[in-house]
Amino acid sequence: MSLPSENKTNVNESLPQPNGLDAFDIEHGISDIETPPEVPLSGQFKKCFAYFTIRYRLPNILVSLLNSIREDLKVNPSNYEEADISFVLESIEKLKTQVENNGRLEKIASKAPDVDIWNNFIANLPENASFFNICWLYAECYLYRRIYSLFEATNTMAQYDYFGPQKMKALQMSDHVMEELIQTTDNCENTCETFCHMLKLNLWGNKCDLSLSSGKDVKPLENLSQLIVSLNTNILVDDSAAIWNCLNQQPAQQQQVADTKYVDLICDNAGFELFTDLLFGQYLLQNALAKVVRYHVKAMPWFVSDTTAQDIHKTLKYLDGHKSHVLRDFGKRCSKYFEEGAFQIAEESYFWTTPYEFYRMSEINPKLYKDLSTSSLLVFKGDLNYRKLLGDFNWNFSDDFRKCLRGFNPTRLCTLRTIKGDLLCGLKPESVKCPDLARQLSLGKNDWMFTGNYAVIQLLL
Ligand SMILES: O=P(O)(O)OC[C@@]1(O)O[C@H](CO)[C@@H](O)[C@@H]1O
Repeated sequence: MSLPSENKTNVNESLPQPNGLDAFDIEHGISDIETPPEVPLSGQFKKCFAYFTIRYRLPNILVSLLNSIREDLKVNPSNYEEADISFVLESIEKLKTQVENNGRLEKIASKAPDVDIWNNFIANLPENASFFNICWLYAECYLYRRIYSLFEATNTMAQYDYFGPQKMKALQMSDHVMEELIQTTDNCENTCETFCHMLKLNLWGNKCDLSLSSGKDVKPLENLSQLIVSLNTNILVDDSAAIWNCLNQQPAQQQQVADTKYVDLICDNAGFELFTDLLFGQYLLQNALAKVVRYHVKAMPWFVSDTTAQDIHKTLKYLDGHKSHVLRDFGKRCSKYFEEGAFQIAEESYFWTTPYEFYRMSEINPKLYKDLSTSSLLVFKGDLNYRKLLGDFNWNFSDDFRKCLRGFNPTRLCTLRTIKGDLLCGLKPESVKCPDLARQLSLGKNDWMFTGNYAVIQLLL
């Protein structure tokens, strides 16, 4: 492992990890086993990261949220009604208790356009559906949708970006590394080597994730540009050269209509990762690998640090007004790309914040599927998008990426994911170059999957 130790995400050290079953587990029918092969990941299996997440991480995320809201409202006095503030704080406490007691999933109360999709989804789950007994993906998405519904129910706080302060802090902590990357990647040419370098900077940007750290501050890797080569052994599947080849050729079905060459980034985290998305977008434009880069963002605050449209605006404003001329110039350039339409925020879609796996997209949101099919390449960023591509299912590690996508293939697509959950496919054990990991794999251990220290870059043509 070549990651500097101060940058490792010590998720497992900060929280208790009891062995064997405790009273809670027995009451809720939890088994003290790994997820069996070819079943959905869920909190039913104590050795699945889902259990650890629901039992410890989600309550901690809610505590961090309560602290962050209290702090923010103290520092930035607002016009929010006192009654609304009390309501959201109390409701988040109640939600925490509900998670901690493995509560049943209630219907979502909301006026937003996704409410029927959500409530139909919930209605189709087994009657006793609760946080620990349903698929991890569903339980976790449900929690974030419930949080949003609490704010929606108020008179004055519906627009409040309750994860905003945590995201802004993460961006501010990245100044130094952002400057370094802008300077070291200035005017990179269109060669396979530089493309792979840019792609990998973008990949490792995904290590910075406030959901994995339970809302605690995360700093990007220092000297990332220099680390990229040594980090190659941590990339377990690396299709980056094939991605470069594919971007240098237009897909057959688009050759007649292809005045505009779109590359679509299905974004993940705001803060440092979003910065790397912009940097990668600039590289694509400067080298004519895309005419337009479309950024797909979440329609509501999501998984703590996920990017919303507001985050893009705030990031541009932050960079644009920065005292460092390097960051300021970059911010101005990106703002101009947006003004000219070379960068675009894709049309808002609530699909990204449904619990649906992507193979269901063509049925649930055919318009989005069709829009995505106009792209030269879809880049799915991060762990949650990977979970939705594979459907939070315990595939065999060696299963083919195409098989695991279950027919989802609107156009060519790739995934840039640092591994933060116990699911994976497309792995050839002989291509694992890292001795420590090879040993863990041979012992059937999966702790390495929760750290973000390993990654995959996978392509589907
Ligand atoms: O999508 P991201 O930001 O890369 O990761 C999201 C994430 O932190 O949330 C999930 C658990 O809460 C994990 O699977 C994953 O690590």
